[in-house]
Amino acid sequence: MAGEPVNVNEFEELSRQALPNMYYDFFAGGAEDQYTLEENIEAFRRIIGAASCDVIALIFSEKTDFIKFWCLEAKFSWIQGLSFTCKAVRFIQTFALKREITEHMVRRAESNGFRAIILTTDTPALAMKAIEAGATGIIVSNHGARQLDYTPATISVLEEVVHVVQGKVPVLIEGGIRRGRDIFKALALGAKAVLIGRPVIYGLAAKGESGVKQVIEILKNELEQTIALAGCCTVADITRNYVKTEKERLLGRM
Ligand SMILES: Cc1cc2nc3c(=O)[nH]c(=O)nc-3n(C[C@H](O)[C@H](O)[C@H](O)COP(=O)(O)O)c2cc1C
Repeated sequence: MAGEPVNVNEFEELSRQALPNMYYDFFAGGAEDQYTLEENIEAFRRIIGAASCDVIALIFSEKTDFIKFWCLEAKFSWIQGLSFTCKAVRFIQTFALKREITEHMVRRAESNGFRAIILTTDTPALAMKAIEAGATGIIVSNHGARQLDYTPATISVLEEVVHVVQGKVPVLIEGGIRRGRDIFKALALGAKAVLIGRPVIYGLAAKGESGVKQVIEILKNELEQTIALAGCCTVADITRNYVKTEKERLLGRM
């Protein structure tokens, strides 16, 4: 790559050069054969546009404290090594289905200034149980493909989760988002927002704080470009009609 990195993949390459192998492998790698790790990214590629601003702004907007809780506090504090939210999130993930524990965590989170408890799952059935247990949001996640290999890509199960949740709480997604167009696809399939993990680490490893800012800026610009090329004006214009899933393409051939 000559000059400045212009997309997340180039940031990944820079971070690979910057980090000792063992650190790069830890951050970039996934479980076992890394099937799910690759699938998280590949599954986005198999969703295509059906025809022809600002989710990152949405995530970081002052207006959306609920999402900010996760993005700025849980995710970023995890990167910075602060412990409360990371521990809380792990705890919640383990005990999410016990209502009294979830309620305790909600109170604890609220007393620490957080507004919402969002649980992660990649199965529709668990999403419903999590809501019954007090979750105020769902993140479709397979923990960065670092746990059970050969589980489906998050984007492949997003729509099913959105369907069972029926708008009761917002559904977010993470895993494999590397391009603005991936964000567009996730929003079209019903996500309220997206979260990113490794791209931020790549930015940080390659160029420190400015690298993180650049990665977010790149994704925002790519999303805006996708929105414009798709013929939309804002995020609010993105609908299900704009994408075709692999299943729909296969059915269309029959
Ligand atoms: C180095 C590393 C460690 C992680 N540790 C955890 C963890 O302890 N618990 C968890 O739920 N997710 C963990 N994740 C997953 C992230 O929270 C997030 O779901 C994932 O990175 C999003 O996918 P992406 O990296 O493809 O954007 C980790 C991810 C990375 C890269």
